[in-house]
Amino acid sequence: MGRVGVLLLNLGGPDKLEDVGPFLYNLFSDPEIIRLPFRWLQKPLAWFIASRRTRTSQENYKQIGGGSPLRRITEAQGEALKEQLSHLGQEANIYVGMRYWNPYTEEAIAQITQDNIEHLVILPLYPQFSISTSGSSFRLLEKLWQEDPKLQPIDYTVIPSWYKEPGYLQAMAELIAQELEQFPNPDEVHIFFSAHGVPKSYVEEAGDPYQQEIEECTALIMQTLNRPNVHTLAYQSRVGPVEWLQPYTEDALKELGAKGVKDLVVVPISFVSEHIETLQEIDIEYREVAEEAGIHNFRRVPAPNTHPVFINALADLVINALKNPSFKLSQAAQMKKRVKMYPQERWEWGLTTSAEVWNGRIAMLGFIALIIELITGHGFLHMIGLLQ
Ligand SMILES: C=CC1=C(C)c2cc3[nH]c(cc4nc(cc5[nH]c(cc1n2)c(C)c5CCC(=O)O)C(CCC(=O)O)=C4C)c(C)c3C=C
Ligand SMILES: [Fe+2]
Ligand SMILES: [Fe+2]
Repeated sequence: MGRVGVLLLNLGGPDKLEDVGPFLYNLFSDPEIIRLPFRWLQKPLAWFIASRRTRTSQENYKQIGGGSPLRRITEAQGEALKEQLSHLGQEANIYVGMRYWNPYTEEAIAQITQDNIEHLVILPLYPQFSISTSGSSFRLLEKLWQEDPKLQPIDYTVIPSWYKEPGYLQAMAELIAQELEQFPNPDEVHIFFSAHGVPKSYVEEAGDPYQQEIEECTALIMQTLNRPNVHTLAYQSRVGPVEWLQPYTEDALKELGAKGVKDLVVVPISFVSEHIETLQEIDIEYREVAEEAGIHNFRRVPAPNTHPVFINALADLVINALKNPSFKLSQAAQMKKRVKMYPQERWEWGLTTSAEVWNGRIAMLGFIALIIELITGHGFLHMIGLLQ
């Protein structure tokens, strides 16, 4: 086999406080993150939302040392993976491609062509697929592949999601068991799975398999753990005015507190590194909510990071993918037709004269009204000089 490369995909996070604004702008410029009926609205709205959110977001990053640890942890995972692959007799170069910050996916791809990689495994560091995460990265790669003839000869394979991988489930079960042992009565502890949320319309309209994969993953981890504990699944980190997957973490914690739960351990499951939503949102914000609700013993399970059992699982995934290449980018971006269509494509339906035309128009009017309210309510038109 010729030169082998592994491309690890991740979201990226601001390294320092000055990066927060431009990072948020990149994130909200992604049509996979904010769905708009008109393309031309994307950049102005991204700028608007990013500038409104920067201050709050900076305050949160300040509480975790002034930046995201994501780059450092992802690079450490890459080094550990390289070493484990080498142990298994597979030499490989590892590349990190972030979606919204350094090192960008485009840079990783440039390096991959420079290194003359012949076989490439594309491995997102999200166990479950979502249009907003892995899907967005696959879309970007698909575009790079279409544009760059130098990428054509690379024999690549994509791993769309891998939440069933036994080594990953084992690592999660070990991390949970370790945390349970810190309580006086480990069997009495409530296990609280907190997944990153997505807008409900992603699942119900665009066919995002994310919720189903999260639910299945939770059940598989509980099975692997094989303990009598009661568990709950809820969704965190909602942003913006639309409805997201429910129950929301905050509400679920309050409800459990009211029911008299005193001992609770939170398990973050949509991400495999520590980041702002574990270190700040769970450890600081949700801890406060829980304590106020009477949950006195509140602990959190660490993210897998470079846990050896987890790294072995990643190595197994890579080796299997090299043996049985399965997915191409176009398939992975659509998740083999399980994702029926992308949200923007849904919006385009509203512009045709199909049977859904009125639904589409009414939805669009509502959306435009919302945008106008947002904009005028906060002086956007003043800012761009259209109004005095
Ligand atoms: C599987 C994980 C994630 C999903 C699904 C996801 C969807 C999603 N996120 C936003 C908006 C924001 N996300 C932000 C940060 C962020 N998101 C994830 C993971 C998922 N997002 C991670 C790991 C991070 C943090 C990176 C880090 O710096 O450590 C942010 C910025 C932070 C903030 O201001 O709160 C925003 C905003 C949407 C809208 C969305 C689904 C549509
Ligand atoms: Fe996010
Ligand atoms: Fe988030």
